[in-house]
Amino acid sequence: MSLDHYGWNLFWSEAFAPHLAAGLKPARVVCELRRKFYAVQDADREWLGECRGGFFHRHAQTSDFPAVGDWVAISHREDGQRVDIHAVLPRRTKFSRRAAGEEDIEQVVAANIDYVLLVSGLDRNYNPARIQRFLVAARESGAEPVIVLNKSDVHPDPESVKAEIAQLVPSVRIILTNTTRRRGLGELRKLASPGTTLAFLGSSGVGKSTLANLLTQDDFLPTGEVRAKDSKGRHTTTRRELVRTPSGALLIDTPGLRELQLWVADEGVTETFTDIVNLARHCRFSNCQHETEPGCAIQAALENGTLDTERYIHYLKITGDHAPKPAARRAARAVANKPGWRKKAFEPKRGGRRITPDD
Ligand SMILES: Nc1nc2c(ncn2[C@@H]2O[C@H](COP(=O)(O)OP(=O)(O)OP(=O)(O)O)[C@@H](O)[C@H]2O)c(=O)[nH]1
Ligand SMILES: [Zn+2]
Repeated sequence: MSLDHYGWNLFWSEAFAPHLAAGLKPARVVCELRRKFYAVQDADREWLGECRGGFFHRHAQTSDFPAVGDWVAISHREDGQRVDIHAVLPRRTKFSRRAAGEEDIEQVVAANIDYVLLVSGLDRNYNPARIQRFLVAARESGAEPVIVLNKSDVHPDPESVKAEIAQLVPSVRIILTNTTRRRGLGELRKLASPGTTLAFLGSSGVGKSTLANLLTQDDFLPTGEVRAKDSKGRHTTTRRELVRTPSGALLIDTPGLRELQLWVADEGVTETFTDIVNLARHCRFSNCQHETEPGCAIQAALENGTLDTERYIHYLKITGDHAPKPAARRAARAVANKPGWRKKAFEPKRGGRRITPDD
C-alpha cells in the first residue's frame, strides 16, 4: 500500500518537506476517535494517533486540531503501536461548523475534499432554494460542488429540473441519477478517480448512502471496519470515516459533516453570486437598495432579462439582508412559505456507534 492510494501527491509531498527534514512521516486522518485521538493511515497500516506538544499551546484554536481527511506529520512511539501527531498540513479545502452560542469557535468536520456531491431527491424533497444553500456551503469549503439530482425515476420530467437548476447555477456540474435503475452512475464514477476525495451532502432520505454504496460496489458504510491495537494490546474496532472505493477514490463520511449546520458566510455568497455582486457595483448609489433608486443596475438587469428573477430571489433569501423590490419580495415570500425551506440540521446516521480507544 502506498500513500498515493490515500491521495498523496506532489502537492502534499512539497508541503511536507520541512516535516520530512525533521524526521517525521506523513499520514492521513481516517477517523476521529475522540478528542485529540485519531486513526491515521500511513504507507504501511492504520495507527492510533495522539496529538502532542504544540497542539495544546494555550492559544491553539479548535480548528488547528486534525480533522478527517487531513494530512498530518507523525512519529512512532517506542511501543510500536501508537503514533504521535505533531502537525497538520495546511488544508486545501475544509468544511467547518460553528456550534450555536459559540460563534467564534470554528470546528473543522472534514478536510481536503476535492468534490462535494450535493444530493437532492426529485421527490417531495426537491427544493431549488435548499440546493442553493448547500451550494453556498460547498463554495465556502473550497471543494468543487457537483449537484446530484437523485430519484429521477419518481419525477415526470427530470431533464426540465436539470435545466432549471442549470439556469440558477450556471457553471456547476449537474448529474441526474436513479439508483433503482442505475442511471447516471457512470458519470458519478468518473468523478471517483484514483486519489480523489469525495463527500456526499444532502438532507436525510435523498439517497446518499444508496449512492455511496453503489459507488463502492459493496456495503462498506455500515461494515467497513478495521482493527487497530491500542497501547494495552487490546483490539479496537474503528469505523472509518474516510474509505477507499474500488475505483481508488476516497470517500469521507463523518458525523460532523452530517450534523453540519448550514450557515451562510459572505465569501461563499460572493463566490456563488458573483454576477449579482458585480452588477450591484454598477448601481449609481453605493448604498443602493435595488428598489426604486435611479440608476440601479440590478433593477435594469431584472427588467431587461439579463438577471433571472428566480435567481435574484434566491440570492436575496440566502443573503437575507437586502430588501427586494415589492414584486420580487412577494414572490420571494411565496417561495419561502413553501414547506421544506427552513434550515435543517443533518441528522446523525442511525446506528453509527463510535468506538473510542478505551472501549
Ligand atoms: N425511487 C427511488 N428511491 C431511491 C433512490 N435512491 C435511494 N432511494 C430510496 O430512498 C431512501 C433513502 O435512501 P438513503 O440512501 O438511506 O438516503 P440518505 O440520504 O443516506 O438518508 P440518511 O441516511 O437519512 O441521511 C431509501 O429507501 C432508498 O431505497 C432512487 O434513485 N429512486
Ligand atoms: Zn441597485
